[in-house]
Amino acid sequence: MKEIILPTRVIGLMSGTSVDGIDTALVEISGRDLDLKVELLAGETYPYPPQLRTKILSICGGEQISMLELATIDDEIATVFAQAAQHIQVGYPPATLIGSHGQTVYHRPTGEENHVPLGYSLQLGRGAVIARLTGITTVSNFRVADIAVGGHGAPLVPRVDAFLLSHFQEVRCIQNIGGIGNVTYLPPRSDGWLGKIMGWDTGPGNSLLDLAVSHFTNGQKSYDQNGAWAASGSPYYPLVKQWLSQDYFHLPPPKSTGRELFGVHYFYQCLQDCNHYDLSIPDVLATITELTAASIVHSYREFLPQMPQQVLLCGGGGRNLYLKKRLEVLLDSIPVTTTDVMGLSSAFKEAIAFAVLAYWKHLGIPGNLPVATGAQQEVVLGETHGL
Ligand SMILES: Nc1ncnc2c1ncn2[C@@H]1O[C@H](COP(=O)(O)OP(=O)(O)OP(=O)(O)O)[C@@H](O)[C@H]1O
Ligand SMILES: CC(=O)N[C@H]1[C@@H]2OC[C@@H](O2)[C@@H](O)[C@@H]1O[C@H](C)C(=O)O
Repeated sequence: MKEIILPTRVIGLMSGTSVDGIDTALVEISGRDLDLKVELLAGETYPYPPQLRTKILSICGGEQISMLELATIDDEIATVFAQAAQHIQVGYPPATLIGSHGQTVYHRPTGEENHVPLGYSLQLGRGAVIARLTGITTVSNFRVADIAVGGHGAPLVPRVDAFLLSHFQEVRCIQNIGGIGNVTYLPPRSDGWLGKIMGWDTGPGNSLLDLAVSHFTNGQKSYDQNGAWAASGSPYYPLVKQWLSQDYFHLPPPKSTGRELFGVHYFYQCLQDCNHYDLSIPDVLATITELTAASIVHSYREFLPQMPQQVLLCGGGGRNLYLKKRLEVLLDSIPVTTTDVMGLSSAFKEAIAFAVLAYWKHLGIPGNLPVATGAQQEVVLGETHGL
């Protein structure tokens, strides 16, 4: 029988709902599930060219575009993703596989509230172009197979979290805070633990805060570095309570969301509410930050079978010290740290996850967790584009 040669050096490419740039990870992967091992050789975030970022944010905000513009932007995104893959490899033997998430520009989850039989999720930056430009087999379009079996197509990282971050005794929550926040609840590894994992999108991560900072600085700044600006204000709790009464926060998981809900229109509504109470700019930022922290903790208390013994943060929001402090306070003394302490880069975990999903695709291993996405079954994720 012909020997199957497994790809081990894989590049993961991801741009999330913050649309800040292409998180790129070059990793060495071995094992399959409980023996899965990932070594990060290089990680870099390559910022989008400013005009491309502005265009993507505008499309995410509902701008109508022609088919020609869609095709053009699809391939512009693929081109910068391919460049990211080429740059990350400099000084290393070439990778054998790329897993590219692409750029989400539209996400309509399945669910009775949307009256649609199947969800719809569109990631631009087609894999065929990335494969062609890099000369490396590329797996992309990870969300569609899960959606086809009734899932949300998100979040997809929980299965990777399960094999890289679960513990034999400890209950853990892995909390990603990107543009949108999402959690993976990991019970201790024991009989049936995989089926007891939970995962869902908690709501806004940094998306509203980034919009606020950009608004108050006339576009000069795109985020609140280390949370320093919000830390100089105080949250206005009646507003946080009012915002938390919104339907999304009370929907039971599985559930997913995006900038369609927690995007520019939502931000202007928040701003209007803040103006009604005459809040200062630092107080607006502190109140919006509090919504992120409170929506995360509120969802744990409402939906988890038990509170975690430890929360491990990842994504850019983990670097917002004020947000981290607010999480610690709201979680009563549950320790909040980052996945870095477990040896997994918090900045590149999502990019690493899409490298692992591509590797699993190559091995024919399912990538979704039906408990997290709501799919009817486990499925192998992604479409492979060769040369
Ligand atoms: N030093 C920092 N202080 C505060 N916030 C930061 C810092 N660095 C990054 N961020 C925040 O993190 C965001 C980027 O996070 P990340 O790259 O995880 O998002 P993403 O991958 O686009 O999102 P998603 O997980 O929703 O797909 C920035 O937009 C910013 O708000
Ligand atoms: C449709 C989409 O792109 N969803 C993202 C987004 O960003 C965070 C959250 O919303 C999560 O559900 C998902 O990304 C991660 C990588 C996931 O699928 O696990």
